[in-house]
Amino acid sequence: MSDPRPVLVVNPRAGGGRAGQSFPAMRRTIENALGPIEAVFTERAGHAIELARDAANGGASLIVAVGGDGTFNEVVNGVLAADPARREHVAVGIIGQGTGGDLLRVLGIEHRLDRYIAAIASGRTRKVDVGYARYTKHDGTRGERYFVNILSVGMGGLVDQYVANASRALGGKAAYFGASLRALARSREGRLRTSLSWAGETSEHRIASYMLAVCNGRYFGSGMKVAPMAEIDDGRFEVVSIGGPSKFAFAMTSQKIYQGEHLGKPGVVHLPCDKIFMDLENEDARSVFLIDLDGEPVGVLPLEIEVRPQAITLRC
Ligand SMILES: Nc1ncnc2c1ncn2[C@@H]1O[C@H](COP(=O)(O)OP(=O)(O)OP(=O)(O)O)[C@@H](O)[C@H]1O
Repeated sequence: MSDPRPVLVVNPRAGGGRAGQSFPAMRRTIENALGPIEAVFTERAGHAIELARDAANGGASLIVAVGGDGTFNEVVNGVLAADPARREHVAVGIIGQGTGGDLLRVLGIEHRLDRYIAAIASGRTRKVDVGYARYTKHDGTRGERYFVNILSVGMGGLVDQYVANASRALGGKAAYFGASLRALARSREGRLRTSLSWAGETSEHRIASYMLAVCNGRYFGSGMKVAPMAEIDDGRFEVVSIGGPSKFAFAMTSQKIYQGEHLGKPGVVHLPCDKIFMDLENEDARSVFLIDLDGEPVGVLPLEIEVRPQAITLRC
């Protein structure tokens, strides 16, 4: 039996709506290179999870996310929600059309259509780890979701909320910068109680933090190199927390993240883990200490995360 057609899951709203506008022209280029494809379009947030799950259960062996980091995250969650007998035969590709582009930085993919197509056509695959997170949703019920790149708590989640409301026309860095200033004004220090496992040993840590990131990949926040040592396929997460005596000190240290020069600075904690539980000791921070999961605001603490080594196959 010949290979089924690649399924492209397209988020027309990604990149401030540019993905929807450019897809018809892009489709001709893609089909010239790859042959006939099947394109399905998201109609709402979360829809790419269902579309990717259904495509995987329906026999697709290659599912390509056309959108930003959020769309890619949803496609990965859809594949991991598919029938276990099916999902191991599915590879996930990417055609980046987003605003921030952190996943592209993590995977070292240049933002050019010909490069995306060449990577997909090459047939090269790569297995990467994902994080499995269980948290509290904003409506108080428990939620669960996989992440591929970074889950952060604290300021990152607040920034997400402001970015989601900002004009995406501003573009990546400008949108994040404006959102970061507003988030900084509202943020509070979280006094975190964490239980962290690494290589069979569990340890308890109290960490005072404005932002703590559990990193599979290296970049978040549109180019901030928060975990320069992170490898996406090594079965381990890097926990990086940034605190400080004041918001001003935190903001100064945060500026160093773009170059990855924050590690070793006062108030910065770095620990490896393959599993982590965390909750807040100070209730006054709970409503502003938000979870950012691959760039999406999903909920609040308490939170548990564990690594699922090599759980997804990428075609990139
Ligand atoms: N048809 C749709 N209408 C409205 N929102 C959608 C639709 N399809 C997907 N979404 C949501 O759009 C959000 C943004 O998508 P995505 O992250 O792919 O693009 P982006 O924000 O431009 O890129 P990046 O996250 O890389 O900056 C996601 O939360 C996703 O769930």
